[in-house]
Amino acid sequence: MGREAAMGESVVENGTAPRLALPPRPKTRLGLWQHLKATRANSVSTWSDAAFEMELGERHMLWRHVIIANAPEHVRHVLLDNAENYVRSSLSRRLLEPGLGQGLLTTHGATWRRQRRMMAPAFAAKRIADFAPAMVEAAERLAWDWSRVPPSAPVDLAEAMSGLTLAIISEAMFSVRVDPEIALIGQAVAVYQSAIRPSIADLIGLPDWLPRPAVRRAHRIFAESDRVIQRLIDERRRHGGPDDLLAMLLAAPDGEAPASAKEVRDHVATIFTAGHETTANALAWTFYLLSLHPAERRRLEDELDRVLGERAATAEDVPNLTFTRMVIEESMRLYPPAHTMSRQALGPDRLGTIELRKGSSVLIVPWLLHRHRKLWDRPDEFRPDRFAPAEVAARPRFAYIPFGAGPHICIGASFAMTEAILCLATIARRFRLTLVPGTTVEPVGLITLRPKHGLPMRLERR
Ligand code: HEM
Repeated sequence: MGREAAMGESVVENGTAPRLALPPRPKTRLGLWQHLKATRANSVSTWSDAAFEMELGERHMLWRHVIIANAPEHVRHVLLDNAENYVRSSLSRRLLEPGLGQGLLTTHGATWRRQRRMMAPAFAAKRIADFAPAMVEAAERLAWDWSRVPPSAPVDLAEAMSGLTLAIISEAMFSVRVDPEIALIGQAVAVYQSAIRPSIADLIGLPDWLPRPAVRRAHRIFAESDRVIQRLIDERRRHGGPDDLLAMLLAAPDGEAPASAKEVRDHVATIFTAGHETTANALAWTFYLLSLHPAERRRLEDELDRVLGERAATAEDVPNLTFTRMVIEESMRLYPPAHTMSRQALGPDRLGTIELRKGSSVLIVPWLLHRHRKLWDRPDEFRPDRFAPAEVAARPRFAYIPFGAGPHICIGASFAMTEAILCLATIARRFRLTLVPGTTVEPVGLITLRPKHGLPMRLERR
């Protein structure tokens, strides 16, 4: 089936908006086999032009009934108003459970509610300021390393952002700098994320009792990192320690038994997985967009000069870095790190004209919704001003959902926004980053949306 050439190369054309990197787009509807293959390789490459205008889509994939909810009212219905009728799909459970076990991303019902209650205080907006110094220090350390890179030598920004957010989540979790042992946890999570492509069996929904090589593979990937986590748990139980995320996971909520070592391990793996590559990708895409939009980059630098001057950022600066926040929000509109969410109906329901039955799947795809032709003016252009308060208030709330919505809304949303704002501010205050000319950039949707070939960038000191 014919596919258009990728608009991979980003071109700055004088006077017109630069063309931004897009994945290949099918010109005609893909057959089942082609669709499954394309989903495995890059799930955002399966959507045709028509998908960016539809409100509801429906597919029958052998025995699977799949609905695409692509209008704010349908998204609201599934994620919020009738959320009790939906659980995360068995596909995402099949992908995540072998490595992450029983954590917030894989459980539902009473177990999920208990876990969410236990973790909510640690991620509450008022606690996030406690993590801010570690966020800024990690970004300052990276800037210091970069100050010794010769201007002619490009850095891989995607890799650098991944290292940065790993350092931050490690410090928030264990109150230690990344050492070679802690790095093993990050490596395991990264390897797992690249390794867990859905198999064709996963995509067509074969029964769970069929043998799954993914389970054995996951155990191998996490073997060493699990030993490190176990040692950190044992040490902390014996000697106590600071009030970090690990302390929160080990503390028993009132009247409840403390979590077992296996439960704590699953939560650690879940938080590292959910909270590391997502923010790294948000930052990497943000620098990519700024590199193509010098005027917006100048506005950002002006704000940083005005609010911070020569000093390092702190948590108190975050509310004043309004344009910095708008830049990140617009970047997550165009390149949402969590590009697709899936749900499975527990019982019958109706979306518009479509009847859902027990077991029907619903896809909610920020990649489509955030570029929807009827919701956004010039949807493929980078315009941070869309996130000025008046414009936000004029839009349906469920048109923009980088952190999801409803009961499963990202528990780390405040953490991630604070982290992204402080890291962007710290780096952009010191460096101007430019994409190496001629670079082909292609978004690839696996678990998160990342630049397929990395992002080579040149650094210029400000
Ligand atoms: C820019 C960064 C991030 C983005 C775009 C993002 C996005 C999301 C989205 C869309 C969901 C909802 C998934 C669904 O409904 O199926 C989610 C859930 C979750 N996120 Fe994030 N996330 C980010 C950062 C973080 C961070 C920093 C953490 C932790 C430190 C985190 C932890 C979680 C957890 C544990 C869940 C599951 C919540 C639940 O089901 O109760 N995320 N995230």
